[in-house]
Amino acid sequence: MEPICPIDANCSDQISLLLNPPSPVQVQKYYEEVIANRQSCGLEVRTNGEYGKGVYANMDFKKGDLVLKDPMLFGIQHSSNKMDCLVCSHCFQFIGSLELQIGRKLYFQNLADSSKSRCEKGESSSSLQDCSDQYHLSHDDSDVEDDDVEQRGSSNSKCDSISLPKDFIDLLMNGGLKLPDSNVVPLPSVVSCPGGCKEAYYCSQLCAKADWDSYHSLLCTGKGSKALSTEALSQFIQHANETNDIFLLAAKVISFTILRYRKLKEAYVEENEKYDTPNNLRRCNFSLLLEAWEPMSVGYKRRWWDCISLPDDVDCCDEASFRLQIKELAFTSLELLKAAIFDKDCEPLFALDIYGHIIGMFELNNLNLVVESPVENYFLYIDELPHSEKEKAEKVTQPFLDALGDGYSNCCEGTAFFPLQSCMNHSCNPNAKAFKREQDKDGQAILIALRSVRQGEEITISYIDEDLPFEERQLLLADYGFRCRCPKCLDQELSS
Ligand SMILES: C[S@@+](CC[C@H](N)C(=O)[O-])C[C@H]1O[C@@H](n2cnc3c(N)ncnc32)[C@H](O)[C@@H]1O
Repeated sequence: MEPICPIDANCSDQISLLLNPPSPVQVQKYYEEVIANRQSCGLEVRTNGEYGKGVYANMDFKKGDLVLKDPMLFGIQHSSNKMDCLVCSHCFQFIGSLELQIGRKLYFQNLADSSKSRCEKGESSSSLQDCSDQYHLSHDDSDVEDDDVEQRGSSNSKCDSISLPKDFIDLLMNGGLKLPDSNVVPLPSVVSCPGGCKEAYYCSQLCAKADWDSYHSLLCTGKGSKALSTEALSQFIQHANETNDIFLLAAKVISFTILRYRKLKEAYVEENEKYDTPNNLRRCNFSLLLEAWEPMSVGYKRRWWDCISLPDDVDCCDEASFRLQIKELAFTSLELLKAAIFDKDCEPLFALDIYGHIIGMFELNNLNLVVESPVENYFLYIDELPHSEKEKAEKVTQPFLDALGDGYSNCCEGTAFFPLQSCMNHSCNPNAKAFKREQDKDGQAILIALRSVRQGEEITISYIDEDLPFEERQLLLADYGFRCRCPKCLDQELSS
């Protein structure tokens, strides 16, 4: 049955205004501000291109030049990746120490292995709660049932790896054991969440504060949380972890907008206290909400359940019921979020239509978030040491490498929405590419020129593997909701 969200009916006019595309002048102004905040950005966003808005070079770039460094607006580390890497919840760089990264991963591997063998023997197992604080486990990790541990840990825990004794792993994590030359990959110390939750950790007080002020104060499950109910919030997080972690990203958008709205309102009230009537204040509430929503209003979006592509294992004749299921899933998630952080002034944000459009915006625009692991660089460094030093170091490091198994260097993986990169149109013969260089240690999007780009030229990227045959490319691009009309496709279409 179609889910019925009363807010969609009660706030229909406000929802239309939130979803109405802003005027080209507003869009232009917004991106001018975004670009002004980036240092030395040789780009501009134009709104009148063949495919709507696009990004253009306003200087020449040579092959290999950095075209854009785009800090994310919203990003998450995938829930399934949290056992592999401990990263800053705001900028996504690896934190702690090399020893903590390795020890933590081995700890989870052992946990998954012992849980698996207990399950095989039909025994029940104990909770992970005791270790949550000490080892920077996330909330979802510390509360999960053994089945979950196995499912999420198993993707990377290697059955061909060799287990190390627990004492060794504890020593690694507690700083009692230093690996040789581990200072070659220095990492920032772990800063805890100011709200006291065990889910978010940071590389600095600066990141902790920025995250708290922008999103996390409403989404924190700790004692200092500003959520209405941390219990409801935990349920929302658990549901997202069990179904689709894109809901966690959508929650960030809603929290970000509410917090921005509250700041705007505070400033407005301070300025207008003397002359404003309650009626005026009510009217202005919605204009402030529209202002707070601006970064989302300019994003290209469609409803999630309308734009999501049909998975291969779903038959075309089941399409309608598949789309309905997706909508129901989103509704369940939204209801949980509403119980956790609802704000009457921002009621339209809790409409299912808005939730669907936020997730649809991610579906059509997001870039994979990938940050390389320092663990790989460390073992490469050891491998390249002169023979005698290498032999000495490997006596200590080899058992850890063996225990880590194939997944020893798993990257931080997630998904993120970037304000400028998301305006870039696709070409099957692109002139730029998202590519992390050795010095790029955090979650920013890095765009590099694939060839010379002249001032005034549009910057294009490929959303897919551009070397695939024409028809395969069109099939993949259909998932993004369009048939490609780039010069390469037009040429190949004519000649076929
Ligand atoms: C990530 S957005 C890019 C920014 C977008 N042009 C805008 O106005 O917001 C992707 C959308 O742009 C359009 N687009 C991008 N590249 C295209 C291409 N090569 N051919 C046709 N449409 C394209 C499609 O509508 C696609 O769904």
